[in-house]
Amino acid sequence: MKFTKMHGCGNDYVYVNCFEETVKNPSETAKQVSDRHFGIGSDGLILICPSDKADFRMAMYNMDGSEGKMCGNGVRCIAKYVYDHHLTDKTRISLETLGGIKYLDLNIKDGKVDTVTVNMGAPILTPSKIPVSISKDRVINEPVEIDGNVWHLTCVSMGNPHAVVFVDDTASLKLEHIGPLFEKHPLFPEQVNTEFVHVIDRRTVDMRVWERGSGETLACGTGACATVMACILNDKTDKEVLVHLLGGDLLIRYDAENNTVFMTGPATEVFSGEIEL
Ligand SMILES: N[C@H](CCC[C@H](N)C(=O)O)C(=O)O
Repeated sequence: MKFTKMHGCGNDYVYVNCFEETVKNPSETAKQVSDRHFGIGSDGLILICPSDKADFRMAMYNMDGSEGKMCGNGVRCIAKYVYDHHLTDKTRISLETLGGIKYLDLNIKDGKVDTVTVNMGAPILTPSKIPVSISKDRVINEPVEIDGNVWHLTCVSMGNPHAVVFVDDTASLKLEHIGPLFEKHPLFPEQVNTEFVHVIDRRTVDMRVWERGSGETLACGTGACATVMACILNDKTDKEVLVHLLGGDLLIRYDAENNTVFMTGPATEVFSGEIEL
């Protein structure tokens, strides 16, 4: 199977061009290729597929083989792949995902995609649609006891489920301990991606993330969007925020008039190869 290794702010996936390749069992393949010792090493597997609803279609699988619905860093890398590898010459493309059709503006530098601005659509705040099992209109700053401490959760879906909590310092968090306790908490019937956020000022935050199905990643695009929505809902920031992640920075802007979140960030191709599965 031919593949291309790419990352968005260090959130790295194995990408397969399914216009040319066929992946029979993507869930098993995701587990195999993601292994950082016995495989290629990645946070998961992303398939670039034909679509009858958009220019392209994304199928995304976490490291554990579970299928994710949306991947912000992933859609930026797909945009880079399809332009740089001449599957399109358009600088605005549409991408079908399980989280809806996304529209991407490609920023070109020296003939290749440098950064991408993604219309991530509307944030979803209705608990039953996130889903989170709390019977309120919205889950904002909701106290929940986890691991003997009370955490204040703000829950947002960007096509995939997120729980955002605010902390004074992200560096000292023992994510490998607390992350899975959020991920698999019974409040989240489909598990959850959890963002731990330190607000620096009204335009800047830093964030670490424990992802459903992949553990701690160096960045999470949908998570950065959920984070900024949580900041706005808790009146901690303005509507345009620079999110510092372990692997890089993402610029998130919430257009309140149209209830739409925009994400701008880089996409990087590392290498291509072939693997016998
Ligand atoms: N890293 C991705 C999110 C993956 C979400 C996945 N872990 C799930 O929802 O199952 C991003 O950049 O948005």
